[in-house]
Amino acid sequence: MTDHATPTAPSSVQPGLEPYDALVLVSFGGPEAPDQVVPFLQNVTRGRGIPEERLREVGQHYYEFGGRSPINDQCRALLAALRTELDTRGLDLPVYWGNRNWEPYLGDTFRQLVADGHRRVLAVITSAYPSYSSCRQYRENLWDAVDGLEVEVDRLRHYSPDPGFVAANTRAVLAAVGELEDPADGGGAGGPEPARLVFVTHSVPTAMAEGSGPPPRSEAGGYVDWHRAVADEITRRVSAETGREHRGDLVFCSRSGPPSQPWLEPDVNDHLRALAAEGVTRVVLSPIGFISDHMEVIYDLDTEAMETAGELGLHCVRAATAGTDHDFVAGLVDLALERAAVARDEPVEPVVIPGGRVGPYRCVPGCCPNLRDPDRPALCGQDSPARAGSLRSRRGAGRALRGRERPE
Ligand SMILES: CC1=C(CCC(=O)O)c2cc3nc(cc4[nH]c(cc5[nH]c(cc1n2)c(C)c5CCC(=O)O)c(CCC(=O)O)c4C)C(CCC(=O)O)=C3C
Ligand SMILES: [Fe+2]
Repeated sequence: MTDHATPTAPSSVQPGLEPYDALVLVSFGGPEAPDQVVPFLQNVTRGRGIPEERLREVGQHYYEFGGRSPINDQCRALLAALRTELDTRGLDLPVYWGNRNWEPYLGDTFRQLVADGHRRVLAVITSAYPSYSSCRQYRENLWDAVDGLEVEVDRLRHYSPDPGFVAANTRAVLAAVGELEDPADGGGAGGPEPARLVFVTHSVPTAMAEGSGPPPRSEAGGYVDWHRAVADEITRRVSAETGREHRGDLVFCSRSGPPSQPWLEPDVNDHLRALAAEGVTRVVLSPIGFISDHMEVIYDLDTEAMETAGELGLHCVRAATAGTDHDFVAGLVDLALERAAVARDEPVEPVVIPGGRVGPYRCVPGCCPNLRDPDRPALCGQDSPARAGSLRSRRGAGRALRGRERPE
């Protein structure tokens, strides 16, 4: 496919990101005022069987922060950082923003960008790992958002193993270790033991975890495997930097389903109790499952887990999330350039951390399945149905199966 490589594109399109004519940041969304909390929660949980009790509890977390989720402001900050990085590289295509569960809604965003003349868009999803909740569900919402519109959407491959994302998190963990090792805190380089690194991500039902990610995957599934790869690499890098043998654990937060349903464990609070019982005194919490300080981070970690740590007498510091760290943002732009080269059928040399995997440019058939509604259509998959009137259906569906678009 060379039609996009010829210089016939509008002058606003820089060669680097051809064939794309716009980027779109795709996020979860969150309420920004108290009267938005209940409608937001209804959007998130419609048909998902979350107990009433849990919903009231989570609503309370939002009210404690003035009814305002931090996530939208973090998206605005990321949009600004992406703009700066794109400008620095002379890439002047526009960056839009749409959410799954709150304004600006993805559907409105896509109607706008199509009205503005865009036809081929690259999505940056604010979730770094494969699983139904963190990947396919976004792709299903993208499918709905483009309904009736003549626009094609591709996405970045999963970026958790990207050197930029891992560098940002490693730096944050080192800073947190530095705080703990401050002799004023009873630690110091000669302290009793190197700080324990506790990596935290969002729990999901084990049934969801097991089918997540492209094969091959462990019994635990790709969601866990991909987190372990990041946790292990950060642990190695931090140990190399401090000259001490840190141990790193992967734990979970924000469980929500009914108690009868198994979710990934251990819960971060239970794990802190186990560590205290083992005699551990110093802990760094690193929320590698979140790219910015979402409600799960500021409530479930900074409020709840910190309270648990306090009761246990643990010295505990929460490491920063990637946020707008320059390495992270530059890594996203590198991945956008890589994805554009793939779309142009040019060779690419993907880079990932040791132990990490190069995710598929289009999700492989059946990965991260929707267990409730297996046939629900989703965009950006090798098994995405052809869309009536879309550019891709006219060019032929065979494109989705080309060799270089298979995983790895
Ligand atoms: C894997 C994962 C991510 C990480 C990937 C990603 O970033 O997408 C994530 C992110 C987020 N989850 C968020 C909020 C919520 N998630 C809920 C419920 C659920 N999450 C799940 C999984 C995940 N969720 C699951 C399996 C459920 C059960 C219901 C279902 O099967 O779908 C509920 C319902 C109440 C509750 O039960 O907690 C809320 C309010 C917010 C916004 C935070 C803010 O406002 O800052 C964000 C970024
Ligand atoms: Fe969630």
